[in-house]
Amino acid sequence: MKVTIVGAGNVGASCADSISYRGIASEVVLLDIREGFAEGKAMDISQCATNTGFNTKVSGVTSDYSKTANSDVVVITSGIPRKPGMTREELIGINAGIVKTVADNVLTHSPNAIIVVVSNPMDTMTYLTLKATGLPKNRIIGMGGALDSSRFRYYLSKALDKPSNDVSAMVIGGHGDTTMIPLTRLASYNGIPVSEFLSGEELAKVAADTMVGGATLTGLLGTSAWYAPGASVAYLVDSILNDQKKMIACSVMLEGEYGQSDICIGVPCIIGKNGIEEILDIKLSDAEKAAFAKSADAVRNMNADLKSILA
Ligand SMILES: NC(=O)C1=CN([C@@H]2O[C@H](COP(=O)(O)OP(=O)(O)OC[C@H]3O[C@@H](n4cnc5c(N)ncnc54)[C@H](O)[C@@H]3O)[C@@H](O)[C@H]2O)C=CC1
Ligand SMILES: O=C([O-])CC(=O)C(=O)O
Repeated sequence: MKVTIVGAGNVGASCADSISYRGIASEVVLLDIREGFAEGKAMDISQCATNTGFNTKVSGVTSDYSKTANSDVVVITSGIPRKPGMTREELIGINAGIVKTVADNVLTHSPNAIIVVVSNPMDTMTYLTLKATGLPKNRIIGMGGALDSSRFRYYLSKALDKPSNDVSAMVIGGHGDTTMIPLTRLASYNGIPVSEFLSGEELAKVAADTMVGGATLTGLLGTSAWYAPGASVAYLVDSILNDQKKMIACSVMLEGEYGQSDICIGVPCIIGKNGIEEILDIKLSDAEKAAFAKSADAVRNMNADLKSILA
């Protein structure tokens, strides 16, 4: 199975590293516009093979889409990341043009690929990719919820002082500092509601920390995060290529689910060889419903900025 990753920067290279290291694909191609950069990242990752024991063929190319031909999955990470103090939404002006051009190029050589959109603002870039390519909605998946849910589990595990892997929790809604919805009511520690162990105040802090998880890292690193984003993409790609049918929160086009239409936003999905195989329209509380409607309004406002590029 072949995976192309467009953008060999921090996130793209981390995706390639994670996918190779875990043996998820037989071939990974990194593509970037910076001369020699993807080639260098691919060579560095390939030289891990003997010490970590993987056999994935990793190559890098500068702008040569012919080398990406017949990819099963294409991950779009090209575009600029935010700097401390910025929101993801501020990236739209530059990233929309990049993502649209990349999606067109990718499809010319891999007409059957499933596309995973990572570039920010991710929900709007997912919507753009869907509208610009006209592909069926099961083949365009926005990655954000997998990462936000892993951060939610991290903050819960810290508050509980228990391992993250014993914590189950999900974030839905937009992939933005104010649009994420950590589903605290449904979070559990090995099946026991976390509210058995943590106070309302502690849970509210966990949710607030989760929502600004990306901004916190951007403040610490000077640019946005890459290890957990790369691992989250690999988790998603694994579920596609190995038809695992995992339930993962992804940004997907809604057609009536959660009372929304004509919008890509994070909801629980079953991910398998056909991409988005099912959208789980779970019952939300009144407060969660209100938060979801508010989050969708904000994402829809952002999508309105795509008018000229989609005209
Ligand atoms: N959805 C999510 O959960 C996450 C999204 N992101 C987003 O991912 C994007 C990438 O972030 P980083 O890797 O940290 O940035 P980066 O700056 O390290 O890498 C971006 C790469 O894209 C390349 N690029 C730019 N235009 C291109 C084009 N037209 N074709 C091919 N390559 C092109 C650049 O040369 C650069 O190497 C950002 O928009 C960031 O906000 C980052 C983390 C998580
Ligand atoms: O915070 C950012 O800008 C990058 C991102 O989407 C994340 O790490 O969640």
